[in-house]
Amino acid sequence: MSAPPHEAAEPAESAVPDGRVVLDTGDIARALTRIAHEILERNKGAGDLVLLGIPSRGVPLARRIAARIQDVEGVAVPVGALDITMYRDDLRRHPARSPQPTEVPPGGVDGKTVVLVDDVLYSGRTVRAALDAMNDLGRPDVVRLAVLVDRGHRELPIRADHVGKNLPSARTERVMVRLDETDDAEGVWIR
Ligand SMILES: O=P(O)(O)OC[C@H]1O[C@H](OP(=O)(O)OP(=O)(O)O)[C@H](O)[C@@H]1O
Ligand SMILES: O=c1cc[nH]c(=O)[nH]1
Repeated sequence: MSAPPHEAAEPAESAVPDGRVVLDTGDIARALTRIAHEILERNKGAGDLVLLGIPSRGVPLARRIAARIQDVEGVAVPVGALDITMYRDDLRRHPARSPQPTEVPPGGVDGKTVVLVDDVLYSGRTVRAALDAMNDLGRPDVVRLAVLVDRGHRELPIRADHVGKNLPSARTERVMVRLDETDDAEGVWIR
């Protein structure tokens, strides 16, 4: 089956990007460990906690954070995935490309503390879409946001509760995250 035109035009995403390295493998590991501890501290433990990853790379990041929480607390925190594609307000600029389907975390989200997890926070439009998408799953008591990189330039009143790295950037720059689970490389680059 041939790829839709927008996919054919995109460069391969899995290769090591050109640009300046801002986080290497060790930096990512340490940032995720810190975020896991912050989440536990803020939630006073792992009770009623749910992690919801935003595809594509938010999902493996959510799984890595859950693994760290399990190491610290001995509790398996439910992890799910939230397909936000059809909730975007800029769908034309972000054409739907093989979205990962929503995976409802075991036990659902009703009455839970949900931590949304994504790799990059930029305009905030992805997170806004995620909040809409989550309405279809249920009504959490609390929703928080964890991101590996906050590069600024918000277009909506959205902020992250847990940030791996605040990365000042120009709008003209691009931040590229690569993870072993989804790519042939691991790190964060800016160009
Ligand atoms: O705050 P925003 O302006 O919405 O930008 C952040 C989003 O952009 C990237 O996703 P992208 O749409 O490139 O898809 P990907 O996760 O599959 O790379 C990134 O993974 C975030 O989800
Ligand atoms: O630079 C950017 C902007 C949005 N999303 C990314 O992954 N990188």
